[in-house]
Amino acid sequence: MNRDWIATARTLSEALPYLQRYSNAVVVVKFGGNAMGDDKAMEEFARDIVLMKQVGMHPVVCHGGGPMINDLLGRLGIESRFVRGKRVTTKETVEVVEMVLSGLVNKRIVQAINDAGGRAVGISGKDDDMMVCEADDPELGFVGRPVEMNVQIIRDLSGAGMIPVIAPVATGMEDNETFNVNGDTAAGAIAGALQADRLLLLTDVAGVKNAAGEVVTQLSPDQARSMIADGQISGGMIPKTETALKAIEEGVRAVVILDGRRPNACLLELFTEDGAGSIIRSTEPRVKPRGLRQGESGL
Ligand SMILES: Nc1ncnc2c1ncn2[C@@H]1O[C@H](COP(=O)(O)OP(=O)(O)O)[C@@H](O)[C@H]1O
Ligand SMILES: CC(=O)N[C@@H](CCC(=O)OP(=O)(O)O)C(=O)O
Repeated sequence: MNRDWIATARTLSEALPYLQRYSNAVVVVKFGGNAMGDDKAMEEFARDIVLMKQVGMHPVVCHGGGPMINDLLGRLGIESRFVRGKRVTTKETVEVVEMVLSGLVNKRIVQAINDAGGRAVGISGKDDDMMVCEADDPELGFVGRPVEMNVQIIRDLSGAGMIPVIAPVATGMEDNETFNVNGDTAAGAIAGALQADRLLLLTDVAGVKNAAGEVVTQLSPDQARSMIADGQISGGMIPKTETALKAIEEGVRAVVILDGRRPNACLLELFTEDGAGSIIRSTEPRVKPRGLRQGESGL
């Protein structure tokens, strides 16, 4: 027998406890623009998501697309400016943000998942008023902070065998404004509202690094907070870590920040003993155990 096949069979066998553990688990995956890479990387990501669905999990994809927005804004002669990792968004910018995220990026991911044999449906926070926002900070303009979540549409799509793919664009509470929501913030709010078992934040670094540049594989919320306070965590990693902390407070079991450019990043995290990246989870004992046992519905 060919050695490769023996290795494949062993890998599948070793994955059994994880497949059982995650049966019915709700896993929100944030696919950052920097993690997207080329068509091959997109294809691999899509295969991971379809495999997760195939083995009985409920993957929900929420994506970013910052570099793609920068690109189109640049071509239109509009400068990109960020404050604490979030884009300063004018009325003019928000139109471009919606075109890029709800159009180009969302449909690219939907198409990749469908090509891999899944049934992806692309929506944004606007659909069914799933995510309603208010202005996050006057300095940022049309950047939204989710204040009301109606995630039944996600449950309905997922329960019917589909894979929701969500663009982080949302409606405002007043005047029907359009808000640009940071992709991490949106994914965290969705994971919190779904009481997800895992939130995976896919980015372009191996995980949260300390001052020496080493990846910290396990972080408590207190450690993460002090790394933001002392500047070890900066830029785009700030909204990511803040999202993780908030999601855990809202009841998400664990949040993992990992390199989405690594082949099979999601599978490595979910189905191997060592996992991947940095895992942040509460040190508090859970009030009510929930979710991961076989036969129990995660939705
Ligand atoms: N402590 C840290 N550990 C890892 N990355 C960090 C840290 N502090 C800042 N960063 C930066 O955060 C970036 C990830 O954020 P961002 O570029 O917004 O990702 P994405 O587009 O995937 O959401 C990394 O590429 C890195 O430059
Ligand atoms: C408010 C805010 O910053 N919104 C982000 C939305 C896209 C995003 O989050 O993209 P990445 O995940 O690829 O960084 C932006 O305009 O770039």
